[in-house]
Amino acid sequence: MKSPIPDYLQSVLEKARPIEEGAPAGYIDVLARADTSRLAVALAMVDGNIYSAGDDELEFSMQSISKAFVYAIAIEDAGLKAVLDKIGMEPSGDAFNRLSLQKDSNRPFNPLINAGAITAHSLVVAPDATVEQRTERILNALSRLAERELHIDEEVFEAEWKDANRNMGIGYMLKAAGIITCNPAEAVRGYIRQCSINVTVKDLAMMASVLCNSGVHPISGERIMPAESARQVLSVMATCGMYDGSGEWLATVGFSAKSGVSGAIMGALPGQVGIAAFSPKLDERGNSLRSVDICKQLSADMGLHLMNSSQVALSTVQIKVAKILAGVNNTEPHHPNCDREVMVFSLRGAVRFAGSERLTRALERELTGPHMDACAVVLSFRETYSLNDIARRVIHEDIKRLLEDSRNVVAIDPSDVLQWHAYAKGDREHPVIVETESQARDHIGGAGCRAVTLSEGW
Ligand SMILES: NC(=O)CC[C@H](N)C(=O)O
Repeated sequence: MKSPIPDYLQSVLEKARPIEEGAPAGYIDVLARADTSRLAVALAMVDGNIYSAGDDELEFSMQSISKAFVYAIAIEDAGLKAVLDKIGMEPSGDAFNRLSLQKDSNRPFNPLINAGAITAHSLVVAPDATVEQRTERILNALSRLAERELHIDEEVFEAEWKDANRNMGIGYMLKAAGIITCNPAEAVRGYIRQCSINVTVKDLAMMASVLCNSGVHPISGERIMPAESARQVLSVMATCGMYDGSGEWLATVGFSAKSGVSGAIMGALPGQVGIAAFSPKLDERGNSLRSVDICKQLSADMGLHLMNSSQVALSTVQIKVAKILAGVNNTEPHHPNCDREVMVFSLRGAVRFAGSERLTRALERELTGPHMDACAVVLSFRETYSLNDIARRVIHEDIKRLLEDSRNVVAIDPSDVLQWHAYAKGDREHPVIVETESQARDHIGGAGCRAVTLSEGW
């Protein structure tokens, strides 16, 4: 079978192609001369699979998209606290190249406008590092993300550097405010070099997928940045990544994104997919019109809005009531009066707080109400893909309370998602942990017993 996804991406491009408004960035002459017919899109899944369409081999400079990753590098090199002391996390509501600082703290509003990005750049390696050291550090880190050696487009760099008055103005403002301590012209030169690193849409989608995969590279399996840094970057991208269009972007498109004046947009939907789109013509805010349209289409067609409520929590708990037929094994006759009721609670999927709360509520409801006299409580984690920390804590507490109530608790946990013994070492009481349903039945009813379910099969 041929996957429909590349065909779908091609149709997305064809819908965006007729958009002819806007103009390429005028203030960097190489970008001003860009071929405006160019158009590309790529998706990188968090398991490393990449789809792309259009001019997917075309290289362009990252421009402001580099800011997102250099922020992560600054956090690694200087520490989150030092970075937050110098750079805020609030949307500025202003153009990206505005000479602006927050009133109370004198910090740039966020790391994704130029003032914050130049500051983040100055924190890479060490405050006294040279432009060359910082550039090398950034190129190496970005190359690891892209899984290939990236290069600076010297022509783009020269074009921006020869007329960098506004960014120089920002650099001197930062120096005067005590935010950067190095030579402002050097910080700006390094920042412009970082903006001139060339990538393709496939590179960008893959780089975004690392952020979506909480900092672990989907292909190499290497941890590129701590999960906290990936979350920090995605958060500021969500609130500040599209400059003064960020609020509308989050409400309409709904995934974290960062745009650059070369015409690219990098998007990221945590846990799912990294996205990149490219076409050079920009709106007045500096966002590519066709790339915006591509992201809007992808979000609407594929349900990529971060704020879409997932239905997962609703279907996580399944409750079954089973009867253990007492005395039924190969030899003994059945004694109906001795049949015992067992409550089986199965938990499905990747369970987080909401799923564990549903289990807790179901346990409380069933065991204080209609099935109060159940002789055993079976918790089945056979179809549980994972428990996050909070879900595990809640369920451990549920089990402790069931044991305190003198309940017979059996957990079917073949892949050890509960990690009972790792977490409950000091406890006096433990549930019986088994791997299969028949082991659970044998434990409750005696070897060879049978169970009939009053609800669905067990
Ligand atoms: N929005 C952008 O992509 C801006 C990056 C560009 N290098 C600048 O500083 O002006």
